[in-house]
Amino acid sequence: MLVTIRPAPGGIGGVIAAPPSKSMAHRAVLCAALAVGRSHITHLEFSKDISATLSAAAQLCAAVDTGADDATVQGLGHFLPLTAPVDCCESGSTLRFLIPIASLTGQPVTFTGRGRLMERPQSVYEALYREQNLRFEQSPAGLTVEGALTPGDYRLAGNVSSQFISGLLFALPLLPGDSTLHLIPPVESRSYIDMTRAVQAAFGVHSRWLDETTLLLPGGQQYRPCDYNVEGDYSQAAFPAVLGAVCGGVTITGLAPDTLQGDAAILDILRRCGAVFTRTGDSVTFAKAPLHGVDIDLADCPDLGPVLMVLGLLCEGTTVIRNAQRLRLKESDRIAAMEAELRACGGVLESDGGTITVHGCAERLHAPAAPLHGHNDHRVVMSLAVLAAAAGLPLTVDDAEAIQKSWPGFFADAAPLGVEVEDA
Ligand SMILES: O=C(O)C1=C[C@@H](OP(=O)(O)O)[C@@H](O)[C@H](O)C1
Ligand SMILES: C=C(OP(=O)(O)O)C(=O)O
Repeated sequence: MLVTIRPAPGGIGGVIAAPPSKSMAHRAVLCAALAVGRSHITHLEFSKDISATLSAAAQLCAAVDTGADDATVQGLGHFLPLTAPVDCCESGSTLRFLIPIASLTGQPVTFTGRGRLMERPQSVYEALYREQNLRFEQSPAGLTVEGALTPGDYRLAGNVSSQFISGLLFALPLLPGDSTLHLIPPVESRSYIDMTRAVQAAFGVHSRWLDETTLLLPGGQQYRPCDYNVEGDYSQAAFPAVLGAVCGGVTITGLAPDTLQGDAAILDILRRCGAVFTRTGDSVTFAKAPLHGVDIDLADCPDLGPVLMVLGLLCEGTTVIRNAQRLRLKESDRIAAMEAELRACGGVLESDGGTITVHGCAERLHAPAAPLHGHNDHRVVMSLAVLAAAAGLPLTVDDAEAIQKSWPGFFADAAPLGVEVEDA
């Protein structure tokens, strides 16, 4: 889908609600599916990723009944015989959270995916499965695992993806013995590990840090059903937040002040850049202010990367984004994708491995003659939409349907802010 995005003639300003947290919703659905009994999950958005997790839960071990923005998930207490592969669509979370759960089912489980999913690394699991002599077969067509994981000591890299650690956290406590995860430092996306633990705790499953890199997962635990309300999503709120910091007049609702989401760091980052905003309860309101570049560590908040690259172009001076290497392993190589598209608009930026340097150049930016590419990546498309609206450029972008992966209502929700989107 090719769209042209531009600010409305009346300019930018208005109120937008943060959509439900995708990361928390994945976790709540899986914990509910593993519990025996009925859980009610409220404040859900049926993005492609969350729909993939709900379908997989229904295929594996739960009866799922969806409403307009909620779902009842009835964990059955046993795994169902599988007659078809589990389709994870393009969701890395769905696939990596489910692999260890599949090993509890006592049957071979094949996962399929789309887009770049099957090219994203699974090496951390592959090594663990090989150590335990379990089947782990990956090809571009799919990934099959078979055999039961055993409780015990696991050593795994802490910096490829926290989703491997979350996956083990979901499954290992259901085994009869205790397990220990020894994470090889550096441990990145740590907040996502703690988010998994917090959602599990709401469903009655507990683990604890023994030290900075060691997690103890007591065995013999059971998930208990729970009514769970999903928080607003700071990763998504980052898009209107950057727009608000640049243009002013934007209020974002539904942002819990007391959150485990690492991407809440967007507010601290913007404040350091000079952004002016006030918080009233769950709402944050931005006023227009001059912004300057800062040094940003992305190790714990990788999903902020693309929109922070846009922010850097609109700040005075230089923005340096460090520890961003994992951006290369997402729905696209987000560093290369954003560099290409921002340069096409006159942006000045460079990268060296995991370090991105962005030079403030608001006055040089222009709308290119040819359409920009969305790289089939929701965060690339949404970041380019923020650039169009914040810099006042009519930008034509392809692959706009990629927003369905995480925020299907993004364009409709951004319209009241003065972000105009039309088919090109
Ligand atoms: O656990 C999660 O919900 C996520 C973890 C992060 O991945 P990595 O730990 O692979 O960086 C993040 O990028 C992803 O969008 C969601
Ligand atoms: C990388 C993302 O998700 P996942 O890893 O679950 O595909 C994302 O939402 O940006």
